[in-house]
Amino acid sequence: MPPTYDSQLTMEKTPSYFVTKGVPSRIFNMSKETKFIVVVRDPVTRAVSDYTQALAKRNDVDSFEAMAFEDNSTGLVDTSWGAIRIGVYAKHLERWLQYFPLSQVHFVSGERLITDPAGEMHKVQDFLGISRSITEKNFVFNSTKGFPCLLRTPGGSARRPHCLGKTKGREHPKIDPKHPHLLRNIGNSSPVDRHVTSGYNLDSVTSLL
Ligand SMILES: Nc1ncnc2c1ncn2[C@@H]1O[C@H](COP(=O)(O)OS(=O)(=O)O)[C@@H](OP(=O)(O)O)[C@H]1O
Repeated sequence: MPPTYDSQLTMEKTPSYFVTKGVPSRIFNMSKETKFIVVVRDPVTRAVSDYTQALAKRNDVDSFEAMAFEDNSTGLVDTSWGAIRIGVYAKHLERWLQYFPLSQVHFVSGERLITDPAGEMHKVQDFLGISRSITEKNFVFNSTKGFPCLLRTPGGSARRPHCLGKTKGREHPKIDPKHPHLLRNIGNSSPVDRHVTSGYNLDSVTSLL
């Protein structure tokens, strides 16, 4: 981590931290005050998204159903498959809560980050205790891509908005509609997961723990 003045915040982004054993204790030993921002998404959609990414890299990938189910007829889900294991958020969160209070963890809804990026960023800035300098003015919706893009200097020079690259926002393969339904069983292991999969009101995750 770079040296930081008292008036500064150092931020670091490593998605795999949230799901990697041993990381909470290492970060705790570095700084007990660290705050965590976790972007979550409907775990079924994120599994399909991971699978889409694998398809883009290799052409010898089994079908989604073959990877996701231990037994396709009963719908028994293979939670050891990385694409699914990562989305069992409560299991990972439990490890973090052995070291850090939930008040140091903020969940961002990946869905709302797309439909209301400024609203989600307001909450992130409040969580970090910094002024709301990122607002509605920082976002423009790119209707071709179907996602918001970031304007670093709103109202400033004619700089183009920054959109995420071509590999983000990929079209997902069609999965048999009955499978996502069955897959939602992966999210039934705890109140947090149930909450995440149904309704997606992460604001009150706290009240469920
Ligand atoms: N603003 C904006 N622009 C483009 N894409 C956006 C945006 N906000 C969120 N998303 C969603 O981000 C998903 C990819 O993010 P990941 O963190 O999974 O990417 S990656 O694993 O590093 O490739 C990607 O998932 P897929 O749709 O499955 O590709 C997008 O749905």
